Amino acid sequence: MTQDILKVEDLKAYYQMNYFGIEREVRAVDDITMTVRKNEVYGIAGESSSGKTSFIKVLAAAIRPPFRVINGSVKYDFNGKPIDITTASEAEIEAIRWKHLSYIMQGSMSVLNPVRRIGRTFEDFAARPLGLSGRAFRERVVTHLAKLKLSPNVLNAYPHELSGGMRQRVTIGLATVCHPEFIIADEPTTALDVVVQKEVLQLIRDIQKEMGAAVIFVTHDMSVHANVADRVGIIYAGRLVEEGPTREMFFAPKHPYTAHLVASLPRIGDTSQRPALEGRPPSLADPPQGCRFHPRCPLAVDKCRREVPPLETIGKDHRTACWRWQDVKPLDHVHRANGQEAIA
Ligand SMILES: Nc1ncnc2c1ncn2[C@@H]1O[C@H](COP(=O)(O)OP(=O)(O)OP(=O)(O)O)[C@@H](O)[C@H]1O
Repeated sequence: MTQDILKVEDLKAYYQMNYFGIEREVRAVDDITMTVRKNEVYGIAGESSSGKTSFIKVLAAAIRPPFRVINGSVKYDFNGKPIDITTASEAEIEAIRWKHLSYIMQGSMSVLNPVRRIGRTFEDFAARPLGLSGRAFRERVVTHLAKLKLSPNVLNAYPHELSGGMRQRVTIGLATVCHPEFIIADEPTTALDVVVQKEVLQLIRDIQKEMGAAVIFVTHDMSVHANVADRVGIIYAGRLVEEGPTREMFFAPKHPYTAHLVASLPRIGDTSQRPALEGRPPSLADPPQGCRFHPRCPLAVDKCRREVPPLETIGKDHRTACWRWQDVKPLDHVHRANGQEAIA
């Protein structure tokens, strides 16, 4: 039986700000319930400002004011040792960081100190969790770097001396050298060219398989999900609106927003007009009543404007939050071609 390594329940996390006495609340994560299984790669998609990074920050225990957890729990099960990171102390979180739970942040330069050689950064991150020093530590790092096709020379380099792809591989190396059970990656391939993107994705996948780790990663790029994820979750305006096995999400989406994301995937050589989605994502300081997608939804009816659709199970491992999921059209030719190309 597959076991859950992460269980998120009723999670709400808001940015609560006070500008000259005026309170402002941005509901970036608004009632998310989901799980990730051992050995699974779970992809999170959604457009800009939908709350993907905010959600990931809670999972990575990287919450800083004005961002706060308002409700719910985020429970990991590391080899039978449970921890709820919404209530854990700093010391408890420090004890799991890198060794059990690691985080590849957006933009590799932000974790690599520009004035420290890569070798030093490895020491800062990994020497203590691994309990190694001197030659033993260096050997462990060099062996790990070889898996990432990086020569030991990178340890003497400063970040600016490496290419973007190498820096990203170094970041993956940092996040995986301690063999964590759970890896969180936020836009791990954005800003890399297409060939390097593929390499980096394959590396994440290989390392995940070799270590038996679970991975949750964020990208707005659906074709990346098609290549890497076992399951995909779609976030819209702070909420999980659909979740399912990757193939099903591409070939039989059951939320109009997912259907739109799949239909708008670019395809090589295709110059046809893509169906545009009217409007913009709502402000998370003042989201619309009912279904948050209703102002842009081609299927919206009165009920959608009034009542929040629950995320209901509609098939094996498939959940959707749409009052009209049964009316989400079977794939038209655009979907099918995109799905096939993306999944191929
Ligand atoms: N430090 C902050 N203070 C206040 N609001 C913030 C902060 N960081 C993010 N937000 C707001 O939270 C909401 C969700 O942002 P978030 O970065 O999580 O979205 P995202 O889906 O990851 O977007 P992107 O793909 O652009 O990174 C947005 O409305 C954003 O303006």
